Amino acid sequence: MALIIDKKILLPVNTQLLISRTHSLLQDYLAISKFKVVAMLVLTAWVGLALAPDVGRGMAVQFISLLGIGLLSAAAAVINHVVDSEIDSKMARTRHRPVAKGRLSKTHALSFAAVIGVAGFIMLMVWANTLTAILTLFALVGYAFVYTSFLKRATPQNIVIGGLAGAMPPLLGWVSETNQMAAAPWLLVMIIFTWTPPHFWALAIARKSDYERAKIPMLPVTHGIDFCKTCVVAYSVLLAVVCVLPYLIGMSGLIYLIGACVLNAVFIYKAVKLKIAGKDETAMDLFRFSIIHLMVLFVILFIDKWLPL
Ligand code: HEM
Ligand SMILES: CC(C)=CCC/C(C)=C/CC/C(C)=C/COP(=O)(O)OP(=O)(O)O
Repeated sequence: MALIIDKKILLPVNTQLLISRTHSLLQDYLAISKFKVVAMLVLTAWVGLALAPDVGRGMAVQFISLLGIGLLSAAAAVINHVVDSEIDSKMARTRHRPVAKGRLSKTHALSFAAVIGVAGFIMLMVWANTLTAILTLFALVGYAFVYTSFLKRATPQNIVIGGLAGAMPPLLGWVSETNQMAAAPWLLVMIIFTWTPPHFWALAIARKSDYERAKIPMLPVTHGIDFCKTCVVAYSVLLAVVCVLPYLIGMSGLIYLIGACVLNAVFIYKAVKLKIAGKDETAMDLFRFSIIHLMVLFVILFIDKWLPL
């Protein structure tokens, strides 16, 4: 029975223990699902869906389609935690992860991935269409198996090739509406595809010793930090060019163009600053900004659709 002292509810010790265990278990499951990354993937899928031609599907069905894409992305992230548990336990950034630490067994994690993955796939089959379900499954296999089990350990171009899986959500959102491929959503895929290398290499520069210890051939480890910084600058410039394409083909208007130019100017400035000044903190600053950049860019794409100039 609960006691009330000084307006505070005092629960029995057993109940308090149960609540705190449930809380940390929930946190562990959210962590292995890469909850924040998945939230961003769903945002980009939502914008792809919103920019697609209106086919009169209801909001509930659209919500379930996005949920399906989110659940399959989370399943991919959980499989990544299982496959990478040994690597994760060698790196300072990742060694406290639930599977690497042994707080969650691989069997539990894989069962969780299976449940949410199957649920997501069924949602897409029933409430979106088969094309979206199959494409999302390809993205899951691309990230969880091709990138994680093979590319990551094989080549410094790992994240360039593997980045395609994480770049797919705008196309998935669009196809969930139209049941058809189109050129326009591929431009949004290209934006994320070009954004991924500077996003990740900025972090890899700051965490080079981690990757060295885990013997993962990330670009700063195989080709040195200076070359990697040059690649970051080159990709930032390429990203700025790719970001103009939605305006040039008439998919987006002036609001988008201005927003994209400002965001990319800051991106290039921070990349050049990293190349010249080059402290770990400058690299982490670019990594954190890359996340804000992509989030704001996609929000602006959405605003531009409803407020065309
Ligand atoms: C192969 C492609 C990618 C690689 C290698 C990569 C790598 C990483 C890494 C290593 C982190 C740090 C995680 C941590 O601190 O534990 C991270 C964070 C993040 N990434 Fe990526 N990323 C990729 C693609 C993407 C994509 C496509 C998105 C979204 C569209 C994304 C969104 C984020 C976000 C939002 C965070 C911050 C997460 C947090 O604060 O917990 N990433 N990424
Ligand atoms: C269905 C679908 C759209 C799937 C895509 C799923 C997904 C979660 C993509 C994000 C890519 C990502 C966070 C890579 C980092 O992996 P890492 O192993 O290099 O980083 P880590 O060391 O932090 O685990």
